[in-house]
Amino acid sequence: MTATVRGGQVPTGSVRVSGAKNSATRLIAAALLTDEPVVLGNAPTELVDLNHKLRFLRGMGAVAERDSERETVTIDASGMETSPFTEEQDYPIRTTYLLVAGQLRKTGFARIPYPGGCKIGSRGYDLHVMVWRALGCEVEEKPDAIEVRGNGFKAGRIAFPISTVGGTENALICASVANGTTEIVNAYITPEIEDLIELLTRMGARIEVFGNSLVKVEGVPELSGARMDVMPDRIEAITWVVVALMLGGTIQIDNVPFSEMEVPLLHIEKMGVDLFRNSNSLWVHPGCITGRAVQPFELACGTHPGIISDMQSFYTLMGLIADGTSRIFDYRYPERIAYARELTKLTGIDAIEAEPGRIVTHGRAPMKAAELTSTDLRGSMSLLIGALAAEGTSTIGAFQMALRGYDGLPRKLAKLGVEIDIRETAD
Ligand SMILES: CC(=O)N[C@H]1[C@@H](OP(=O)(O)OP(=O)(O)OC[C@H]2O[C@@H](n3ccc(=O)[nH]c3=O)[C@H](O)[C@@H]2O)O[C@H](CO)[C@@H](O)[C@@H]1O
Ligand SMILES: C=C(OP(=O)(O)O)C(=O)O
Repeated sequence: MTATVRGGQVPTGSVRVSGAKNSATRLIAAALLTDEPVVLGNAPTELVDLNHKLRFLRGMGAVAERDSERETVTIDASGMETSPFTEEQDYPIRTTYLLVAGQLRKTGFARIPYPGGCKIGSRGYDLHVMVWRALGCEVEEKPDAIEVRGNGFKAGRIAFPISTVGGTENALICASVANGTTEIVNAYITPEIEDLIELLTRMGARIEVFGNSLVKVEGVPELSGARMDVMPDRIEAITWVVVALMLGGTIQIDNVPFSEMEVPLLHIEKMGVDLFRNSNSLWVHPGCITGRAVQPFELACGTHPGIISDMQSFYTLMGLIADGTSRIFDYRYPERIAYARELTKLTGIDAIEAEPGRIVTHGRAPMKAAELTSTDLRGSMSLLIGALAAEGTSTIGAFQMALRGYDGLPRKLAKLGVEIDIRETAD
């Protein structure tokens, strides 16, 4: 898929942040733990990743319906069989491992494709194998699939050596239906994981969080149906802030999850940007930049409540409009720099230095159109913003990567008066 993007377009109007990709795609997996319907509101129904997962669920015999007008997704796993996955099926999503619990619950056997997702450096899955084994299952790593066998899950103790989003999610989902009480040590509780805990709790799971990293889960054999709204996407919200600042646009951003993104917004404010807000919305316009330009900055991506790695590329863009040299460090995914090298096709090589774990920008270089290739989801979105800021018409290959994580992107851009042409191509 290739996007053709005319630079110099100035977005104006309002945009509503959709339900979070990194919550909704997890909640759908949790919905497989019951034979009653689970209804998610504020669901990002046009999101490519979400639709891949719904396709996977349907392949297993579950009912997975979406209603784009009402922004709902309904899952009914009562008719679910196991195990649909064959090598010919293509599920290019990261969180395949979260589908094990739902399958195992039905027949004691689960077969899932290896986790996919963005190629942003090493992304192991050994901690998931550890979770299944700690809960009494046998795990086999076949050439094209992971197979898990077990007569349900038996409670255990799971101690994570690092902060892991996926591991914590998997442990919570499996432990919710395990026989007995599971202790999860060094759990990593992000806002999206709080969403997952909320849904599981509404389904009848007994989950207790002590401090910010110890979780006890008393397993319940029969969970029930539930209804819940997906939290708004904090990464999307930051993206629109940067779209407005970089392109000189005037945008009202609605449905902003302020309390989940205080630190990322604080960093923007420290750059000399006054953000106007009420309880749900932000207004960003050229007058928000208090001085002659955005001030240069230094920051490190890390764990929540800080700036998470998925937001990194948008701070690189802020560096490109800052008045001087800025530095961004990311040791979680040091290889997440390929997009920054791609951005130099717009800025010239002197404007961005990218080496593993560290990006240095020298701001305010003139930007000229180029032929670009997406390297990862957030990187693809940052290429789009860069191309809109550049003089001339750029193309962005593999643009399907951006659509993986931005619900209704072409529609939202059109509403802001920004036209991009997206065509199917061979990539
Ligand atoms: C803690 C963290 O920053 N997590 C990020 C990670 O989540 P994601 O859930 O993909 O990854 P985890 O949080 O589980 O993993 C964090 C790190 O641990 C390693 N690991 C993970 C699981 C495993 O079984 N073995 C293993 O070695 C990974 O290679 C990675 O370097 O990428 C997502 C997509 O960019 C981000 O939204 C998350 O914020
Ligand atoms: C890298 C991301 O997603 P995934 O883990 O699905 O690849 C992301 O959301 O930026």
